[in-house]
Parts: sequence; structure tokens; C-alpha cells
Amino acid sequence: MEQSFLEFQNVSFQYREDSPIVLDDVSIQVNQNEWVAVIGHNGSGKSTMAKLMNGLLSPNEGYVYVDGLLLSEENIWEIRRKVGMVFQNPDNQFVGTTVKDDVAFGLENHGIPREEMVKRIAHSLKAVGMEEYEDHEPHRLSGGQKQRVAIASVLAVAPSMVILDEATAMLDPKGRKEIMHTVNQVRQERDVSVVTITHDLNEVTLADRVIVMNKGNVWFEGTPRELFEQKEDLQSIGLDIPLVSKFAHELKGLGLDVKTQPLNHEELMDELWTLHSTT
Ligand SMILES: Nc1ncnc2c1ncn2[C@@H]1O[C@H](COP(=O)(O)OP(=O)(O)OP(=O)(O)O)[C@@H](O)[C@H]1O
Repeated sequence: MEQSFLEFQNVSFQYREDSPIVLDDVSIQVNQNEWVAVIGHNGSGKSTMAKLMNGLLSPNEGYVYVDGLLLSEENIWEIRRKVGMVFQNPDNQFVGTTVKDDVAFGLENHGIPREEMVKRIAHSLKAVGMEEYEDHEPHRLSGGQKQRVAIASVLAVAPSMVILDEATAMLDPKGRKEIMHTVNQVRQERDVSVVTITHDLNEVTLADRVIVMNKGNVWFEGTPRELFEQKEDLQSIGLDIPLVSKFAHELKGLGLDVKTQPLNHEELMDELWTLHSTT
């Protein structure tokens, strides 16, 4: 059985007593080394969920467990060290005048000794392919490079889980691809769990599992393939499916026997070849 790293048990949350309930009795888990994508409408509670995952917020009801620890005042710093977060706008995340200083800042906050810091800075910048930029000014980097430095700063603290809250939203398609590639590589090399909150459906196809949030509830939980098989249901809550999935649904609509819901161009081509050779 897969080992759960993070668990929400019947978590409910509202920002103020007189404001609407943002999360309503949510129970989810993220396994060790798993990549979970969270999607849903604006305002469906995704970012709030992320902040509850690393103790930036605490639930009004229910329990949050991280690596077996129940989120509480006493272990909040340990939980924040275990769960790193990268946000949407890289420019708001920089504090140092050089890339190296910036990564060092998070380590200083966690009281890491200087000698160890030097090693960790080099190691985490290498992990995201930014080792040659350690003396550069963060503000002069491209959007994708900035986000890679932000990821390095999180990785340097040696978390067991990394949350990317719309971290690729401000990047072009090439930058997005690079970040997702980096994240997946880091996940494999460092055995971390990954949670990506996103509106990018191509990003969703890369995850092991998807959680769809709707009005503060978990509306769907399953693999990307299972999710995109149910085109009408998704559209009923105003969410779309990737272009290749749409194409496969069109083929099915024409009576063609598409066996597997394709998630990318390669899989779609395989399906087309199979159809071509059997019809
Ligand atoms: N600090 C806050 N104080 C009060 N209400 C808030 C606060 N942050 C978010 N909310 C409200 O909580 C609800 C859920 O917001 P949240 O940011 O978690 O949604 P989201 O799914 O991440 O949306 P988006 O895709 O736009 O980022 C929204 O109605 C939002 O207005």
C-alpha cells in the first residue's frame, strides 16, 4: 500500500465567522513521491487548500496531518520546513540581490549552519539547472529562470513536499514545459511529493492523480485519463478538457472505436494508427 504523506480529515475552513465556507468537509491525501494536480474554478478553494497544507492557515474543523504530524502550534515550523511553496509571481518571491543570496535567505531563516548552506545552495541550484547563474541578479532573469530559482530556494530547505500554486501561470508555453520537466526530475531524484495548483490542462495530464475542486468540495479524484474521459461532466461545472482529449471524443462521436483516452499527441497518434490499421 502507498504511504500517505499528507492527509486532510474532514477539513472545513472559512476566513471569518461571518464569511462563506471556503472548504467544506474535505478529506484528501497525497502519497509519498506522488504528483497531484488540483484544478477548479477561480474561488473554488484551491489556494486555501494549499495554505492549509503547509500551515499558513489552520482548519476551523477537521485535521491536517503532514508526515504523521498533526498540524498544531507546536509543530508549525517543522511542517513549513517539510512542505515548501512556490507562488505565481516570481518577482514577489525574491529578497536577495543575487541568486545565491536569495536561496541563502530561506536557509538562514531555518538556522542552517554556513558550511551546510554553501553545499545546499550549490546542490539545489544544480537540481534546477541554474548553477551558472548564482551571482546573477534575480530581477534580470527570464520568468522561467526566476521560477526555477524560486524552486531552488524551496528545495534547499530539503522539503518532503513541494506545492506549486499556479507557479507557471505567468510563463510562456516553453517556460511552463521547462518548469514541469524540472519539477518531475526533482521529484524522482529527491523523492518528494508534488502538488500543482493549475489552470493548465496540459500540466494536469502529467500528474499521477487529479483533484477537482468545486464550490469548496472535492468534485472528482482520480487519474487524468479517468478525468478527461468524462467530457460532459467536466463541462457541466464549466471546466474544459485538453485538445487531444477533445479530438478523441470527436472520433468516438463518429462511431470510431477509440480504446484509450489519449493524454498527449504521441498517444493520440498511436490511437490513430491503430484505428487506421483495423478499419
Ligand atoms: N484572505 C482572504 N480573506 C477572505 N476571503 C478570502 C481570502 N483569500 C481567499 N478568500 C476567498 O476564499 C474563496 C476561495 O479562494 P481561493 O483563493 O482559495 O480559491 P482558488 O480556487 O485558489 O481561486 P483562484 O483560482 O482564483 O486562485 C474565494 O471566495 C476568495 O474570495
